Amino acid sequence: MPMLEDPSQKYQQFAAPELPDRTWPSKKLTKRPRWLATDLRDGNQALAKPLDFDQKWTFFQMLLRIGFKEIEVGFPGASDTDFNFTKRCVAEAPEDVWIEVMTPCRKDFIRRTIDSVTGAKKVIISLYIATSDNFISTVFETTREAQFRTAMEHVAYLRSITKDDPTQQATTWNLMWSPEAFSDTDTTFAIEICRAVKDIWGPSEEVPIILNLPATVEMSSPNTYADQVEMFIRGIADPVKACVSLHPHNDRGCAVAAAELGQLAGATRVEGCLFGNGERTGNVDLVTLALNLYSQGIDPGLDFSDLPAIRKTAEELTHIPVHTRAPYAGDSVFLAYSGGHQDAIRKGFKKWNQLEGGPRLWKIPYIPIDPNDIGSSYEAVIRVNSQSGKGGIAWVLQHALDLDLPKDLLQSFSLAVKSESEKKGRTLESNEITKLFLENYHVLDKDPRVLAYQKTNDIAKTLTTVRAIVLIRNLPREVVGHGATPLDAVSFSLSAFANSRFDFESVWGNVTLEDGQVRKIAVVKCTSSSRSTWSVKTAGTMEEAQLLAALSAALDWQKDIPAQHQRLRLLPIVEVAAYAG
Ligand SMILES: CC(=O)SCCNC(=O)CCNC(=O)[C@H](O)C(C)(C)COP(=O)(O)OP(=O)(O)OC[C@H]1O[C@@H](n2cnc3c(N)ncnc32)[C@H](O)[C@@H]1OP(=O)(O)O
Ligand SMILES: CC(C)C(=O)C(=O)O
Repeated sequence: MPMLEDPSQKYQQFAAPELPDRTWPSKKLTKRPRWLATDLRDGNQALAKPLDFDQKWTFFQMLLRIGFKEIEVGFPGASDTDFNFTKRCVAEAPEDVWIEVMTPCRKDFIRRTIDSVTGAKKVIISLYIATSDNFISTVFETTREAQFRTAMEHVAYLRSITKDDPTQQATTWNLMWSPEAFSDTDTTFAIEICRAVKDIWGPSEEVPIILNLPATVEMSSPNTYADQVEMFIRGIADPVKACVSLHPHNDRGCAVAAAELGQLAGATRVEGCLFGNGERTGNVDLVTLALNLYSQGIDPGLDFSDLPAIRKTAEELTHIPVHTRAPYAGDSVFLAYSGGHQDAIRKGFKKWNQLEGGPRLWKIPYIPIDPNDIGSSYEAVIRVNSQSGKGGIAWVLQHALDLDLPKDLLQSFSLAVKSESEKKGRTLESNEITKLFLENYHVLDKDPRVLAYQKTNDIAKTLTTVRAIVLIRNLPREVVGHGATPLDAVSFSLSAFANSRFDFESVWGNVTLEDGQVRKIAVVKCTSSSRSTWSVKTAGTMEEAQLLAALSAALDWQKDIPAQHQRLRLLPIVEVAAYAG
């Protein structure tokens, strides 16, 4: 069937409640919410192959390490695995961690659920019933009134076998009550049923009841969900004994926004899963929510310092790969391929690395948080392909060779990189770019025109003398010069090539050769009479590498002006041999 020409024949616009005096749009997120991880319940019930006992335990321990203090461990009525697993969590969870377990409004299920958590220090019983008119009529085939009565009856039963039971006093009990499909529920009915539940449960200031507002199915844009939440909180009007919690699903792809706007609207607790696992399009992604806060300077209270390891474990257990563009965790999220992005990132890092003292505020263009903070590396930030420019290449060579290449050399080298990437039809790895650079500029080749060279210093080491025999038009000629540095000396010696002086500019770094040897690498630009040439050479010392590169660059410079080399002394063969020997 094709898509409908008039979709309104099948789909209706969501009937949003009216809240013209809403206050949430002018609020800001300034603190973290209470987090609940429901990976082992809502996440688990959405897996083709639910986690077994050991897998749940591995996941549970990871959630503890991340820092969750409220963890929904399962649906003990659903299976023996969940029942037994809950018992283990009860026995071994740290004292400051609340174990949450879910049960529908069915007495046999509530009883078995309580049996699974008997002896626990702190437990949240998550009890729910659908309150949306659609669910009430379609799923339960009943009325709001009947659903209301069922809710009250089961909350009263739960209370009688938990906090009112003299044998259960070793446990701190809390109730989380969810009007299921709150997102699709008449908000006034949600308020009515939640107020009544709260009255029956009788929360205290120390342990406020959790009123959880599930967007069981995300029905509207996040601003509407925020209106519903703000309206609900006004209706409950008890911030002391009621904690309003959010449980957004992601059907419209807006769960993160819904959770953030819902907090602006006054909710102080959020339920979700790592990497947004969960029914259909998933629960809200807690990694994204937490790191969004972090990137605004707010401590989320969850530790994602080693996000790649957390991701690996979650992927292995759930068999659900994290999308390459998933915020913060995806493989591509700190990667730039395009020239403009790479250039900005490189400049950003350069500036940031130069900042000293005081807080170093993160302002790297295109990179919202420091990849290092969550276990990613800077090296992975830039990848080079045919969309890349010199900025990206500069980044790669800077990291591979410790070499801050000048702009004009980069410009010309970037053409070679582009064409190589196009030829291969893919991204070039850092080692391929480095190799291409070394080959393109014959960096590792000895210049056959430089037959011999010597560098000597006077006793005071203030004057360097360079003597070299170079082949010009197949004839050996001598260049001799003095200067404060080897480059000055070469410049002086070669002034015979041109009517004006030779100027050398140089940068240097380190190169690790295939055999593991580390050598200095020098890039020298030779300029005279407004014309420039480049050479790149390696040697054991920086000065020697500079000297070799300067000689090669100068020889390249002069090759188009034959007359001038004749000013250099021509050496007889014997002298060449003695010199070189
Ligand atoms: C939005 C959520 O995520 S809610 C949590 C959902 N999670 C799960 O369902 C995972 C675990 N579930 C299970 O193992 C099973 O569904 C069980 C054991 C709970 C129940 O199994 P069954 O008795 O076979 O029922 P079934 O799976 O068909 O569930 C539907 C029944 O539960 C009823 N039901 C649904 N929600 C609730 C509720 N909150 N309270 C009471 N009954 C409910 C339905 O009306 C339906 O009743 P009916 O059989 O009289 O028509
Ligand atoms: C019942 C609640 C907590 C839920 O999982 C949902 O509605 O999605």
